[in-house]
Amino acid sequence: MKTSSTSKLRQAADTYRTILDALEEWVVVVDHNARIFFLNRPYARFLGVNADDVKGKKVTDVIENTRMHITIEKGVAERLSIQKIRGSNMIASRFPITDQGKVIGAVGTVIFHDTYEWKRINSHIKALLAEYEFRAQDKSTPELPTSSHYRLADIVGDSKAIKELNQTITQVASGDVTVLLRGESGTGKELYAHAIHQLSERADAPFIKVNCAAIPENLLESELFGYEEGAFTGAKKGGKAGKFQLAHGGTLFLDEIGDLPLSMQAKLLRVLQEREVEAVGSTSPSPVNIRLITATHRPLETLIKEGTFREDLYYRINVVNVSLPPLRERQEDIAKLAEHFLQALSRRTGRRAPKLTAQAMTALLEYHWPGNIRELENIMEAAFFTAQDRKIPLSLLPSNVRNHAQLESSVEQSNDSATTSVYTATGTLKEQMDRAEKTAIKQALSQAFGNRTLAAKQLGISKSTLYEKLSKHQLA
Ligand SMILES: Nc1ncnc2c1ncn2[C@@H]1O[C@H](COP(=O)(O)OP(=O)(O)OP(=O)(O)O)[C@@H](O)[C@H]1O
Repeated sequence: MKTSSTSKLRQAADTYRTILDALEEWVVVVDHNARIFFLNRPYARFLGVNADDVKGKKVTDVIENTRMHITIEKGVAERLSIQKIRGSNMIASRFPITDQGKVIGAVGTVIFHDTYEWKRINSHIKALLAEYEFRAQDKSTPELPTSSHYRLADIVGDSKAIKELNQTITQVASGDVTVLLRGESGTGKELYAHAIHQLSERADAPFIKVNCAAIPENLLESELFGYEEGAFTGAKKGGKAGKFQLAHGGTLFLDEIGDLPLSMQAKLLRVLQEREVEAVGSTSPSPVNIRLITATHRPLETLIKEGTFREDLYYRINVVNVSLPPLRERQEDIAKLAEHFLQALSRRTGRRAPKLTAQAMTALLEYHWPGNIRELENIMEAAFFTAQDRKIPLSLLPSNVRNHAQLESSVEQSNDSATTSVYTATGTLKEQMDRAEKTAIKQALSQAFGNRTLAAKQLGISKSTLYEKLSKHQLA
């Protein structure tokens, strides 16, 4: 029996070797004794072994932290579990291979080579889904006006910057003033566009979003202004309403306005001036009543100088300018946002939310967040699904966040050692004390997950003293 099961596996492995070697996924096949039968070349390369040499070796001697022998023993599949190999957290799955009800071997795959890659692919899949939905919506007829899902209450954060921002948008929401939202990618511009709509008198009317950067240039005009039946080859019977018509009575949100091609800028300007749109192929314009909100992460003033953005359009859209601060400038919101995303995932999946360790939280606080809140959201999502024992340790964070934290802490340590070893001309007693105070405050905050009341208690100072020190050390 053993010999025949062995030869079956050998035959299968030989036949599929070429195919399996071409995969990006890493594959290992073991026999019923948990000895390696097949290892694909990408996996062998990563392990630093020769695929042929390890044949017949115990899998536990070749692959660190493997559980293939347990899969054989129990005959139970394990999907998407974390396996630490050569210092990285991989995402691995293991399946028993059975023949007439008997386990004759097992196949293991490593599909993501670290948790960061998982996050990246997850974002990629989300982007593909968004594109698919865009195309599907384009085909569906009639098109349904979308509505706004967010309200001011969905905006997390109580930093001074966020409080001021919330006050501003509450003031500008009522009335039909045109708003230009500016800020780096992922700072929440779309969220705020929804909130402004929700707070306005148009809250019950449609909220229509157009991502100017996502629509191919040749489709933009018909997407924005619609088309008449027979306007061009492939035009739908009965024509199609544009986003302007769909937003009639409500709010039109033009995201990534800085990416609008010049030809469309001229047409948009005309619509905003005339307050009427003309569908492609139509000869009679129809009036539109919309509130316009636009957003961009691009420096419009530079684009004007370069001649890629029209100055007259700029003045038309820039009536009220709201700037969203990058996440690194409102560090005190990080803990709250991280917790918010973990709790949201917990509600969505029915799983209990894992907790960030103090070290992981410190890394989040010290990271510079080029992708802002969206980056934090993605990292929390990856950590949520890969956490074990309901904990998110530093090792589960992507290497860029970890490395940054390590770099910061080594800078800090070298500063600290400078203060404790020799007295230097630059290190007066006051400077040394200041540095020590700043480190103590940062540590207390990270241990208290950003909760200032707790941090103040731990430091034995009043909350108002903590606030003074936060602003003195520019930690607020
Ligand atoms: N203050 C906040 N509270 C809770 N979630 C937030 C907050 N700000 C942003 N988010 C979330 O972060 C993600 C990114 O926000 P959003 O899409 O609004 O950013 P953006 O500035 O429009 O990005 P882009 O310029 O790339 O389009 C979204 O999932 C959003 O819900």
